[in-house]
Amino acid sequence: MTIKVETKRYLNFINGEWTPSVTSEVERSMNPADKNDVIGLVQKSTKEDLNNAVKAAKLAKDAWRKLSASQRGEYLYKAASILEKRINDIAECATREMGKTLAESKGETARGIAILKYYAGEGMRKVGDVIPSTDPSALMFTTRVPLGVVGVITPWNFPIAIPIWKMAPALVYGNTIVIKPATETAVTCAKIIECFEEAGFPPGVVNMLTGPGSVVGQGIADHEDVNGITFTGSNGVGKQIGQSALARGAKYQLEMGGKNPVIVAADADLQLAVNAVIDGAFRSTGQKCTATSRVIVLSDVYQEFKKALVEKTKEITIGNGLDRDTWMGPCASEGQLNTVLSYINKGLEEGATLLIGGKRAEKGTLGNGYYVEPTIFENCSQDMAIVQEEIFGPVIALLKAESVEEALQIANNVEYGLSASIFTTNIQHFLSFIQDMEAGLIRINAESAGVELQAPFGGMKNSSSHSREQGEAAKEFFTSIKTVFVK
Ligand SMILES: NC(=O)C1=CN([C@@H]2O[C@H](COP(=O)(O)OP(=O)(O)OC[C@H]3O[C@@H](n4cnc5c(N)ncnc54)[C@H](O)[C@@H]3O)[C@@H](O)[C@H]2O)C=CC1
Ligand SMILES: O=C(O)CCC(=O)C(=O)O
Repeated sequence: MTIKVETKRYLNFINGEWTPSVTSEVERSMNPADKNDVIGLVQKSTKEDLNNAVKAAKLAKDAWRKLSASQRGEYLYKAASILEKRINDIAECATREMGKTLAESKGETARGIAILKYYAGEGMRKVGDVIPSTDPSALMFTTRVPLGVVGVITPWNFPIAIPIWKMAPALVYGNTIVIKPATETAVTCAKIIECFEEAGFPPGVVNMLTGPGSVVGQGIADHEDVNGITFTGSNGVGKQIGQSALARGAKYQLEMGGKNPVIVAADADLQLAVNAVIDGAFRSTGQKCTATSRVIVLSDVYQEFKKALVEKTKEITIGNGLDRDTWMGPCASEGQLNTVLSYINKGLEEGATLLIGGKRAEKGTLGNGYYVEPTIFENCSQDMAIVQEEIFGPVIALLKAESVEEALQIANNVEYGLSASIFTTNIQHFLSFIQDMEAGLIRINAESAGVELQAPFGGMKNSSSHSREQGEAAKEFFTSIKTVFVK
């Protein structure tokens, strides 16, 4: 007898109800570690579904805005405590949907809980300033108001933290939201929204719908009743969203790519630098916008550093993120694997020397998934695609410099400016790095990835729309300032 196991269908969440798409069409969310594993069926929504979600958010916005911020914060505290109870289920789902290790997914869920609590507390903090007026009998101060309906468009690489770090501040500052997660991790998002549902948010305050980016995502960017859009993802899509928002006068915030450098100075603690480069470049299979992708090493220590880096890379165990011994999981999708392999080929064609890795990993059950070996190139020149373009995979380009000044010039010679690290024990080197490095996150003797929820996060140059997320910086995007003059 064969037992048929039905794949669970996940619905959209609109106006407080789990709702199928008007077309009833669904898409599959697949496990990149095992292409036979379907995690769930998610709605392939249309513009009509989006209109319903935006309508609900618009209807809910005035009542939500009129609550006190601390009352709104209470809902976030409740969502945090429900998420805390479901941490294992949600972390496991994230690992099955996008491949990162279970330890990383649990860490990310714990971070989501902390973000919810942080913004819940924000409901009790100040929103404005008293500014002296030139008129002695007047009182002048600033206050803040929400934008209204905020569209949230999120990627698959941090399927828990990114939706939460956008939704939590949007909500506590008084906006209602419509979120469209990446289809690759739509089930994880639905499980997060279940926590919000159980926390009792009024209908229409939180809405989620899944579907193609070109339909639902672009629809959010174009919708006249969406007052603000917050996006994380690729540069091409981000710029298109920015242009659509600008054309109709909506506020927007874009977090996009990185090509993050690590400089290893001659006076660095080399073991510390090797460990940080391994973590920064290969954790989450290199699929972080803050991942290390260029390592610029001073020539005096180049050979020693390279040897230690390659030796340490050999220790990496590749496998299913749910297995305890796995250090690095698969790429998040077949498309992502193909992108990484095509960049590796470009590196070879352009004349870089492959030191380790470079192939799809297919031994045994790995053949069922989208695994790639951790890869390091040397003899890279600055104009190569692997040195200039975001790969979003476990690939390092090693470059050599004769001085810290030259290393800085190389580090800045890309279109991106998200995150950058230097390993040095020399105070002058790190002071000039802080001054001269064109990046939104400057890290000294620490890996390039690693974001703290209470601090501003965002990039320079083509990495962002020059706005910042997280910490108090979120207030700048999710509210508008009103200057009040009273006489
Ligand atoms: N900065 C980051 O954290 C991320 C960067 N990326 C980069 O993007 C590359 C491609 O990954 P994708 O998942 O395809 O990223 P993407 O930028 O296509 O997707 C991100 C989000 O935008 C939505 N989207 C797609 N097309 C849209 C459109 N025309 N209008 C509005 N929304 C749209 C997607 O459905 C998803 O929710 C990666 O290789 C990586 O280089 C991807 C994910 C995150
Ligand atoms: O490094 C992190 O924790 C966040 C990185 C990020 O936002 C991203 O990769 O999209």
